[in-house]
Amino acid sequence: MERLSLLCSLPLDDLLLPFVLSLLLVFVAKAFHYAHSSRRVTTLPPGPKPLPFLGNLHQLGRGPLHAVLRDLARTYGPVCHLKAGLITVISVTSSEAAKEILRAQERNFMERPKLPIFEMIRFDRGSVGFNPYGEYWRKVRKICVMELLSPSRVRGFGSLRESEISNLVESVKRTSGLPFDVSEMIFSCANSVISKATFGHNCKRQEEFVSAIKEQQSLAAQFSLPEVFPFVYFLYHLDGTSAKMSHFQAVYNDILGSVIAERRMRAKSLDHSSSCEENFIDVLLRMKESAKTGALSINDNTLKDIVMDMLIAGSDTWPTAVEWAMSELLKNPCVMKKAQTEMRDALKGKDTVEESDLEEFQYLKQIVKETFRLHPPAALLARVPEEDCVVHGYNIPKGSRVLISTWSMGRDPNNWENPEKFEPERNLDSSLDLVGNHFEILPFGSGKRACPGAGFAVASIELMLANLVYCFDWELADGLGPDGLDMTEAPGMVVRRRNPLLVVATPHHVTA
Ligand code: HEM
Repeated sequence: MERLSLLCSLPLDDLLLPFVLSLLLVFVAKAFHYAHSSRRVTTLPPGPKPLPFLGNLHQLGRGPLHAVLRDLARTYGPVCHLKAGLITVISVTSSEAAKEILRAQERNFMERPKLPIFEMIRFDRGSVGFNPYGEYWRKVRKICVMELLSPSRVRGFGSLRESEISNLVESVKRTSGLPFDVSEMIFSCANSVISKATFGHNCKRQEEFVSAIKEQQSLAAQFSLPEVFPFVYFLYHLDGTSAKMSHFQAVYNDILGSVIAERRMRAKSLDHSSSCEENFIDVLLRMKESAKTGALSINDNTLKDIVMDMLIAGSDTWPTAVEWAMSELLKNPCVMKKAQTEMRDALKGKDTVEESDLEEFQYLKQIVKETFRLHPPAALLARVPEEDCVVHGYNIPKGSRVLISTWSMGRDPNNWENPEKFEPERNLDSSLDLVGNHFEILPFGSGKRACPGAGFAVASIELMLANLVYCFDWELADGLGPDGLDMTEAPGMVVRRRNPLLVVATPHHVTA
């Protein structure tokens, strides 16, 4: 009794530390148990074929996860069983197994894993990317596919792309033959395109918004214990993650709130006959007002969630592809030369490449495809089976995290000759498309949950790459030869170069 009253008289701060320490102790003991029992314990029921269990992810070597998984597959086969903390991870690296999951058993694999960092910035019920498969997801997805990212909307953004990319060309010209970081310029231009497609041209706080997204993305890319040990979720509160996320959400809320109010006022004062100048927020507001949302009631918070999806999914992904394409062209000067000849012969007298020119440039399109084969920005697709099932002869438990490696499929010698070689010519007579019909190359995923932004992305990549290649002659900075270019990848949800691409650009003088 005496001890109890003593305890009650202690200030709360004095109790907090021992409490947290004892929780941490429990956690460390559990983690230790998992790390050391991993090679003995497999939680999977015995399947038609024994599924190789390879231990805990953290024990499996260094480097980006997709590369580690591909190396394991070389020894243990295309479907492997691992653990990440408490989570059962199934790694899938062959096109056949991916096809079975994404096509034959698609309905069972429609879920994505829940990522706490993204849950924390939700305004309402969330949007497309991380929502569970169901009625709500179907309705929001329909809005994305039919309205925001439809082929006609993507074409409507053509003049925005042309004007932002012509600013990029001017910025490169201003480097006046001095070395510079082209990665930074590519990403900054891409951020401008996606923010203007979302907010319109007049958002004064666009840069603040983009930098909050960047910071949030880099936090999301870091390993966090609660993601794999959900019982230590409280660590997010202790290490400041929750506070940071609340801060980001407040920034997004403030900026989106004022843009929505401004666009609402503007829409009232305009007639709606022309929709080609509409940005994503305008489209959603118009649908909301005219109740055209397919029985989905959109409030301002739903609208913010949808817009956040566009900004997050559309800001890092496509410039990453341009960055890798430029790296491969600098590493393969003959390919660069051939692409320049194709464009310069056709466009004699023009200063820049316009969208309407792109159809002619078949070699450029093959370069883009080859870049997606070797460097899919989303190297791993993550899906969660709702029911126990058998894939490729192996039992896969419901609720596990299935990682499908698009990166491995693009480099699989069973699918490609000389897979590590950048060779756009291999695609000239090939019927493989990029939108999920062929499992040898799968940059945008496949099926009902495939990327709805593929059209927007490819149009943007082709135009940016065409202008960079057409308007300049390129060399690596510091006199580095093509063989000296470091192609190391950084870890992360979107796989970028580890180091920025440093170059020298000489403007190509157009002869009419
Ligand atoms: C090169 C650029 C891009 C790549 C490589 C890419 C790749 C992907 C991949 C692999 C997925 C998951 C597919 C699956 O699980 O089968 C995805 C989903 C998604 N992407 Fe993209 N994406 C790109 C650009 C964009 C853009 C520009 C937008 C929008 C402006 C966008 C919006 C989305 C959305 C909303 C989803 C979630 C779809 C759902 O869960 O139903 N993406 N993307």
